[in-house]
Amino acid sequence: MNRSHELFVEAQNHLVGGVNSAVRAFRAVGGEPVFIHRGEGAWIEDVDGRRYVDYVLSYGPLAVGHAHPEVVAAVCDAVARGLSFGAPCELETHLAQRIKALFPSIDRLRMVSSGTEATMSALRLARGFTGRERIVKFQGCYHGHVDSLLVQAGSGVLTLGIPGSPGVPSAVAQQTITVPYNDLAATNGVFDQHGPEIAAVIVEPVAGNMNCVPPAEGFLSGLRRLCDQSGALLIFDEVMTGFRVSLGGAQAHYSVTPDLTCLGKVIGGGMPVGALGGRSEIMECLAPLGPVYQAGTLSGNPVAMAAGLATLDALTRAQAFDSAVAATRALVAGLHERARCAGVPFATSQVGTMFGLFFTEADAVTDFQRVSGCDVERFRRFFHSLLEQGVYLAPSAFEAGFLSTAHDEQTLEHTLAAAERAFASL
Ligand SMILES: Cc1ncc(COP(=O)(O)O)c(C=O)c1O
Ligand SMILES: N[C@H](C=O)CCC(=O)O
Repeated sequence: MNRSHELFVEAQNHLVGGVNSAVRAFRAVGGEPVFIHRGEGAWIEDVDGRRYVDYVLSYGPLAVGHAHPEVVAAVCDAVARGLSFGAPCELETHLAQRIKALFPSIDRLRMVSSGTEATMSALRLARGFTGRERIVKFQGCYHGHVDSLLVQAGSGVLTLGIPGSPGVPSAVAQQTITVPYNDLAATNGVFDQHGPEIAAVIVEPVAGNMNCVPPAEGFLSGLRRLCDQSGALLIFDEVMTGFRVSLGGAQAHYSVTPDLTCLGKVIGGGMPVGALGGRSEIMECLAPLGPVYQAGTLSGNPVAMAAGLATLDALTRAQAFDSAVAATRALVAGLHERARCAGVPFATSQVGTMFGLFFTEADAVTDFQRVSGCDVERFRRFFHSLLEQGVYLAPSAFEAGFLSTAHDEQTLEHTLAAAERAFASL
């Protein structure tokens, strides 16, 4: 018996499955979730006092690590002045200015309270702007639990093997056309058939919800071209990739400009935030300037804005982001080397501060089909071995991993030593 177990037993009496987000439940790896008591820098500590190097970072938001002193101070300062006003506050404009400086494709933003709200509102806006209804999405991409985007989705939908989208009206699901990720020819075919009906293509420009799968050369620019030719909007869901693939997101890294960008995670520094942004002519279709309705009681929440601003301040300070990228590269190279020495078939991916680990014979994994073919059982054993040794990965073979500016040499050494033992035991 340990405290995590006791808490999980009790939680299951009150919360569905004992959790408030499906991926946390350890269903795919077996065993029970550890309950986290506190975090500091790159480390988290569970309720039984065990410490772990954290590569989940709340699924991405904590780009400068847990409880960064400047973020904590900014949040405390904001809290002391009131938690929410339902009226404009100056910090909303500051965060918008900060985001715009790094994302030149964005003229105007709307803050919301989650990534799901951002993608949901972006779709409504795209439909309102174009007067069209159909949406193109890619297999294995996850854009939050928006009805029309749960079709062939990644993340928990993939982890738990949920087949389609129970609860989503078929009329809604039919408006979504899914295409294999990185398959430009198939996307072309969809546009040949349905071009004039397509309101938007939404894509994770680096797929981070079916493990971590970078875009193939020419894929994103090909999507841009197809959207331009047909009048559809290109939506980059940068909820995960924003401030991770590069400080200007995937759009800066791959030099492809979307019409709309969805953000979340890092811009809230661990508080519930999302945003959508894009060119003025599109964004100004939103209420109160235009007819497409969008609203939120807690949108632009001052505490969340303060956390986001302090996070971006710390992340954009000289060398901070570049060092975190270098650490991510070193981690992935180190893992690769240890797998090779242990004779374990293994591939990796890395873009910015995101990474993926694949138990596969293939050299690289480029789409949903290949991700689905990876050895999930081996991942399960690797995951538990690392957990026992104080390294926390996402409890699923279909989630990306993340580093922060707080991951230093010591955390990497600890991780690689644990990984060496884990590979040897597989
Ligand atoms: C790419 C992407 N889009 C959207 C979302 C939805 O964000 P949230 O969980 O904040 O609703 C997520 C994560 O869940 C995500 O990874
Ligand atoms: N993969 C998801 C988002 O990125 C994980 C977060 C969640 O759904 O709890």
